[in-house]
Amino acid sequence: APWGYSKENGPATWHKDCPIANTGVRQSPIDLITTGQTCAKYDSNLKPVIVSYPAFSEATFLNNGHSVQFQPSAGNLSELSGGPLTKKYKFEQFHFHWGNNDSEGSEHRVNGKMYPAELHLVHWNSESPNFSSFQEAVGSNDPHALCVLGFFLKVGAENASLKPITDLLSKVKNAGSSVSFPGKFDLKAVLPETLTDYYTYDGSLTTPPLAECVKWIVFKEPIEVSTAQMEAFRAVDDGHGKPITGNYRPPCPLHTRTVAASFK
Ligand SMILES: NS(=O)(=O)c1nc2c(F)c(F)c(F)c(F)c2s1
Ligand SMILES: [Zn+2]
Repeated sequence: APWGYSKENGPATWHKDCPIANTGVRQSPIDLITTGQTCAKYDSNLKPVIVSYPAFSEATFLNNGHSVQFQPSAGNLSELSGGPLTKKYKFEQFHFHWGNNDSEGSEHRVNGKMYPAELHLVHWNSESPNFSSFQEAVGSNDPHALCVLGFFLKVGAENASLKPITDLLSKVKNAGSSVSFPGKFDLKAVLPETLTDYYTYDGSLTTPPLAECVKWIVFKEPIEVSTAQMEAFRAVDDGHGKPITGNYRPPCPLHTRTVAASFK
């Protein structure tokens, strides 16, 4: 049976098809601890993250049964650089993880605290000699083939920039359904202006194949969305006639990894 988030096919069962789930030493997500022994360490060399996201004009919005994902057509020129990165990365897709109530849903945690949801912006290293597409990057075994930007969502004011996305959720209620995104979408407007305060560490994809090829950058400042916008995620179906309930993986052991923080 394909993997999912229910008792029968959830994170505790993924090791059966994906042994790295239990044997990997750089798995994601993790609990971002800010005080004590294994806490995130301030690194003054960490620069602001730089994104160049021209408004997308052509994209597909898909419910794949375990998340909803926004994927622009191949021609998109959106790029990422700066922060802890030494190369330029190309934007691939963004998607979300959420819970069935406001006290759970994010994949990363901060001192054990979960946010109601987490937005992932997925990118791949476009300057590597070893691969020239996202799929090749995922399979490359390169420790930084991918870079995923994580943003926590918290409940507050309605997020006008994300409204075009949350308004579309009802159109992809059924698993496997997709719509072509109408008009332009300005992802830059969704993000905080300054991308200076973040945690960064070496990790993995948080869903099978759980490849350990991701440079993670998780921003400190959450993005606000309204209760109605959060509820819209909870009405998306998983393909078995039930809403996707809590499509988040629990935190994984840090092992010998350290987490760097770009802020004090
Ligand atoms: N949640 S995540 O770590 O950002 C993340 N996982 C995956 C994944 F497993 C895939 F197979 C894939 F094609 C992705 F684009 C992502 S993106
Ligand atoms: Zn994700």
